Amino acid sequence: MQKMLSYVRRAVDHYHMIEEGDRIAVGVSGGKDSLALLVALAKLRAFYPQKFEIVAITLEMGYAEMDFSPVQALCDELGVEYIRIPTQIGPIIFDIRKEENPCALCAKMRRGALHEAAKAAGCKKVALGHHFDDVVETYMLSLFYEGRISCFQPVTFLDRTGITLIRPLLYTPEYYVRSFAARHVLPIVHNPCPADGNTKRQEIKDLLKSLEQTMPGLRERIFGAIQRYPLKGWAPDRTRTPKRPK
Ligand SMILES: Nc1ncnc2c1ncn2[C@@H]1O[C@H](COP(=O)(O)OP(=O)(O)OP(=O)(O)O)[C@@H](O)[C@H]1O
Repeated sequence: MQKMLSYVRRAVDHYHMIEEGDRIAVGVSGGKDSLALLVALAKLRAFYPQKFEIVAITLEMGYAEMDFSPVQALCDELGVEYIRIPTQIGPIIFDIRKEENPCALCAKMRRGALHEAAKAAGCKKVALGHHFDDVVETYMLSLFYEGRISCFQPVTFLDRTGITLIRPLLYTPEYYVRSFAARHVLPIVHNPCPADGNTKRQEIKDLLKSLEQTMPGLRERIFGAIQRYPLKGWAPDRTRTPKRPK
């Protein structure tokens, strides 16, 4: 737990993600990343110098087989309010609209519904489970497929809704999230979505993995380049940093 908290604390401090009195909605899909994020923020609440509250929000996608009651039990154990919003996003995309590009529309619909639910719960911030590998892969995807140097930002203020998105796992590598989820037996909810993930992202993931074999530390250097350049919003404020975990 200490190591996870140290990754999260560093990100939160470097990018001023949390301010005194914040009420933060944690987007919980039921996947390993957002469950790990939920646990880490719930624990951080106890000792972070700025006092903040969290609320967990799940948008149910309209698949009857997804059972979120174990997530409810986790929230009860952590002392976190849990809000489940029933939606029909899955069936709308696959059965009614038969979308050719389902992932893009699904992400857009989820974003809109999550931000609305957060506002309704009195939250001006939404925490998302993007981790270190998501950052590097998103940057490479954008470079290779769009010819652009860009990546989502650690903190994004959305002026249309007044919501600020934060990404406290951005220093936490995926392998670590996976082992944390296994060690803490997080209640991962199987997602029956028929779209088989984002294949371009998987290609980039595989490419980075194979390049790492001859160039160890490559992902760290790519991430470092994003901060050193820096891309917009990525310059870290290291003045209040706890040490980096080994
Ligand atoms: N149905 C949902 N309800 C609430 N929040 C969601 C939902 N889907 C996604 N999110 C939030 O958006 C983030 C990014 O979504 P994405 O689909 O890329 O997740 P992911 O990389 O598969 O992560 P996870 O392991 O948490 O599912 C998630 O980590 C989570 O915080």
